[in-house]
Amino acid sequence: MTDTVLTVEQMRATERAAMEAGVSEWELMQRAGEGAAQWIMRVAAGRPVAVLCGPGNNGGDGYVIAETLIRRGYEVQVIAPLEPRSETAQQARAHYSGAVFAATTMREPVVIDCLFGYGLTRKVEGEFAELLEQMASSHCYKVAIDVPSAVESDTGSVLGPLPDYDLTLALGAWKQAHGLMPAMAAMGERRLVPIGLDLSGARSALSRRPRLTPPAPDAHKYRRGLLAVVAGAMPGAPLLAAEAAMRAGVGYVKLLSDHDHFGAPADLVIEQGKLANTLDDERIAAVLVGPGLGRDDSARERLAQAFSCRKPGVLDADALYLLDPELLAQADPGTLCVTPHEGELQKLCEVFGIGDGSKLERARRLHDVTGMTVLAKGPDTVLASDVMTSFFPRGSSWLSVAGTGDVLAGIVASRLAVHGNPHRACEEGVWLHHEAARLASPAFTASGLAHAVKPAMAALL
Ligand SMILES: NC(=O)C1=CN([C@@H]2O[C@H](COP(=O)(O)OP(=O)(O)OC[C@H]3O[C@@H](n4cnc5c(N)ncnc54)[C@H](OP(=O)(O)O)[C@@H]3O)[C@@H](O)[C@H]2O)[C@@H](O)CC1
Ligand SMILES: [K+]
Repeated sequence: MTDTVLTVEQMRATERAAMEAGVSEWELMQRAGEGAAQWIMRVAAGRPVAVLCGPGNNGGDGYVIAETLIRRGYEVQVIAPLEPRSETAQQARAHYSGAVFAATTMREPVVIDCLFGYGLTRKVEGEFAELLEQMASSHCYKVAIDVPSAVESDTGSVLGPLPDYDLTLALGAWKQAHGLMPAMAAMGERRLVPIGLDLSGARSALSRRPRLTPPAPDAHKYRRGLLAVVAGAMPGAPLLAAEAAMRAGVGYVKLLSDHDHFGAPADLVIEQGKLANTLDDERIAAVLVGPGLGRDDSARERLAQAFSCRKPGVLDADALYLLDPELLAQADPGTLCVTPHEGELQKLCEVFGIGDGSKLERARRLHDVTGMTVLAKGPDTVLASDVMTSFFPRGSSWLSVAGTGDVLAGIVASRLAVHGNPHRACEEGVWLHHEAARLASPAFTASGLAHAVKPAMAALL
């Protein structure tokens, strides 16, 4: 799978398996270095190139890249503060026919960072840090090989100077850092250089832009999905979620609310009255509960009633503060999506006895412990389910405004009502949300975002 994401441990195991199957480390390095050089030649377009080489195999890739460029007639300078330590990198160094400088001022318009890859184990200091600082302050075109050298591959955390790269070339498979902040923000365009590894059986991937489908030829409003949005104490948030849901593919949205929604569109059906009665409708395909629900006893009662109809559901906002093992026991967790931001994720982790860890680790544990599909949203969104773990490209930073979470919940619930698949609904939800933000930017409000879900749908059809 070309979108596969591997941890360092999985990467090393996969490379070992390739070697046991008869492909040498040298051959893998050739494939990686030559593949990366193809991309570099496209962006360098004949201009001189500097390659920064570290002591490990990431540096080894650098020597292969440099030699490939020299053979294509490029003017190349390698800067390597230390001689290679690994055997394969030494072999690459020996095959490199150009000059190597221990330290020099880099004046080339294109600079390739091969100081450290997934073998980074500690803070980047001394001459390595100085080179990265020099690169950061230069106006050159910046390429990171595998990962930016100051980035820890499994966590995306930053252990030294981090230039703003134009291009990051992942080797063999994506690493978790390619989908995690703060690393992801500095990577520029991200591309994969395949090196022939067997990636079957992997359980994590970068999410691929989905292709949505129009309604079936024989569709009618119920077959396209009836979504019930359960409102509560506050009228605004569920209305916003319902407005987004109406534009994300579902055939019918009902807002179950006792408020007077004077500004609501005429095409949104609002039902007042006893929730148990309004939810007692076999045609309901999915339920959204949480935005504007409130956190008191009557909100808890409404959440319990939403569970009692045992339909696929999306829980967001206040529902995530109310949820506990006792309430969840009344639901079918395999059909539920939760869409927590960091604060809500922390609350859920406390209640379900999940200890500390990165956002990714906690999202996975929460899924393992509860069985729910967990969409941990934020600048780096991760999705944990029994299908796999998915990472996403970065969305617009304009999404950092009140109400965008309600819009996301509405979109995910709409998609869930359309097809009933929690993982797919969350993936489609994130892509539609990002696309809507792109179309509505800059400085949109949440209601502007909800309206932009319609052109976002058109873009993903
Ligand atoms: N294996 C394969 O088949 C293939 C692997 N490939 C490539 O290999 C890369 C991984 O290679 P790698 O494991 O050699 O690690 P790498 O990232 O080069 O660094 C390790 C070296 O750096 C050192 N070091 C670490 N941190 C440091 C610090 N802060 N400051 C100073 N030194 C530090 C560390 O020293 P040590 O910790 O041992 O003292 C060691 O010497 C991978 O990202 C990809 O590019 C491709 O060619 C495809 C085939
Ligand atoms: K690197």
